[in-house]
Amino acid sequence: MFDSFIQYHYKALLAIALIFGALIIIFKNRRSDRRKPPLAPDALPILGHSKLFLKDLTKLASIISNSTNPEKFLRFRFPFDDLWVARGSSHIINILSDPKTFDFGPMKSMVLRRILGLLGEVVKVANNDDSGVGSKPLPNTNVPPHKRFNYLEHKATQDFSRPSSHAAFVHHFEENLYYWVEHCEITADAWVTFPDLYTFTRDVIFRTTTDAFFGPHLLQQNPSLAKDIWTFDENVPFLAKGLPNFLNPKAANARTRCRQAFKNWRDFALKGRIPPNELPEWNEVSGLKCMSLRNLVFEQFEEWAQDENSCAASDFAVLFGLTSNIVRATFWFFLETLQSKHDLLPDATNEILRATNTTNSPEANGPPRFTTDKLLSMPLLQSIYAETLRKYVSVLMVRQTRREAKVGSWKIPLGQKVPVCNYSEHMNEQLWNPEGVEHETSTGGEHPISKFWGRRFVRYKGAERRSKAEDHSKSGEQTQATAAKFSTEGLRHKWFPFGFGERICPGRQFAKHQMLLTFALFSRVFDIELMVAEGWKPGPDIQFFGYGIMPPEEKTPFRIRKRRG
Ligand code: HEM
Repeated sequence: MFDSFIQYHYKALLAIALIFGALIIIFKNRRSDRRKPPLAPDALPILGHSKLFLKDLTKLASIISNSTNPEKFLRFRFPFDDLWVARGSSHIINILSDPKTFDFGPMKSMVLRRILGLLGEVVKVANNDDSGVGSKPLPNTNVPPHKRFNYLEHKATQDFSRPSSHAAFVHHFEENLYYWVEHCEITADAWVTFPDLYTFTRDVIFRTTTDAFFGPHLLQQNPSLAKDIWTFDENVPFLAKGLPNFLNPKAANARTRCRQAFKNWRDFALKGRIPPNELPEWNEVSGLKCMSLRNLVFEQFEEWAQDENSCAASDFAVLFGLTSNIVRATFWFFLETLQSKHDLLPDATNEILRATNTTNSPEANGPPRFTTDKLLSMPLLQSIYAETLRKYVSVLMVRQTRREAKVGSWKIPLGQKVPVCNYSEHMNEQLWNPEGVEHETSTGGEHPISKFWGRRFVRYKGAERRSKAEDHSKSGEQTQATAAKFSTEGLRHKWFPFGFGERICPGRQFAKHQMLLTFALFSRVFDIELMVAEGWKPGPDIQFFGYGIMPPEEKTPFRIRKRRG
């Protein structure tokens, strides 16, 4: 009889159980909410902010950056978890510069499992190592020195930012870029039209940078990698959600092909070729030393050594980290400067001319060479670069408490995820224009942060004011170059496109060098005309909010030809 009661009323019982479960979640949340930061707007019952994170990223971006009190945490709720997004310099400094308390581990684990698709023992090796990435292990760890996987892998990867390795890297990048410019099919005889400036810059930067880092064989042996990596790149937001592959087979298939390309390359380039102690900074077969050093670390850990798929996927992640952000940033740099024909472009061109090396060109008729130090220290070019990153970057840097912590007046429980997002500070009007956008201030009062302003980071010495210099440039006179200075002084905690603290991006020097050199060389060698209305710009594709520099959401057609002489 009891059985038949259940049989006839199971739907009603199920509904009651669900309502009960939901009520328990609601009451539990309400009770513990009292000691938590204020809830961000737009939370739904039970689902919390899931919809906002999955579907309404424009609104999420605006909630994160709008705040009358930027020193507050903002809490986003999910059915089984909370995120406390930290804002304001003191909270952010506290979190990003204290790896003893705020752990990067969960972020790494998410990247390994969801984005790279790694499973099993190799992930455990990284997860079980709680000793951090500093040369000194974190307190309370029992991991012996030779088992510190995260530290050893981190150290080997970062080898590319060592000064002599960096020099080898930029040297090969420059040579590749010059080779491309000299041998491309664009001539001075006729304009060539391209459908999209983004894919154009992407293809040039990807090849020249990849060959410089890994040597030329990776792309020669695996020509489809140049296509597969961008399919993967477009699908990173999907993969990061950890949804089943069958919902988007394209994403997982592209990832598998990229991994296979790296398996081929590793077999050819890393296996027993050059003894590690004889490795030069760069060699034709395996590129920069760091890839071989990483391989030595994999060989030291049985779980990794026996899992070639995982080693290949991890190496592929280096290529992805190397190229994804710089490609997007270079596109925005080009677009913003070219669209500012009467203001930024003439002054930027003037700086490029001043940094052109007139004495030391290897070939009399070859493309111009530049004095690197001079080019990289030009005030306006640096300011355009800094403003490009300010406006278009959004990285959600997730950390999790290793123990109970105190930040400001908040007690943060053990295991709490506390992300920091550079977009929240880069796009906070109050931080950049505290006196309001109607008043002109030395930090750019009349230039709201929603608008690109290429001179935001230029300071003018003495009494000479930015506005005066701007008026000069508008009326055709040259800005007093000696008076102008690029500065991010005092901005450290509201401008941090590369993060900071222990995990600061090791590719930041290369990113700047690559962007400025590419723009300088292209603007000396080519005429480039955007084929869009004056002032038109695509918006950033907000689907990529949280994952780095956002790509454009529309195409920008343009035409290009070589300059005569
Ligand atoms: C405009 C370009 C770039 C931007 C905006 C950028 C941004 C960032 C940020 C914000 C982080 C820190 C993440 C965190 O703290 O959670 C990071 C880490 C990292 N970036 Fe970049 N990046 C750029 C270019 C590059 C380049 C060219 C490379 C070269 C390989 C690179 C390699 C890395 C690596 C390996 C890490 C991890 C560092 C670690 O584990 O400690 N990035 N990047």
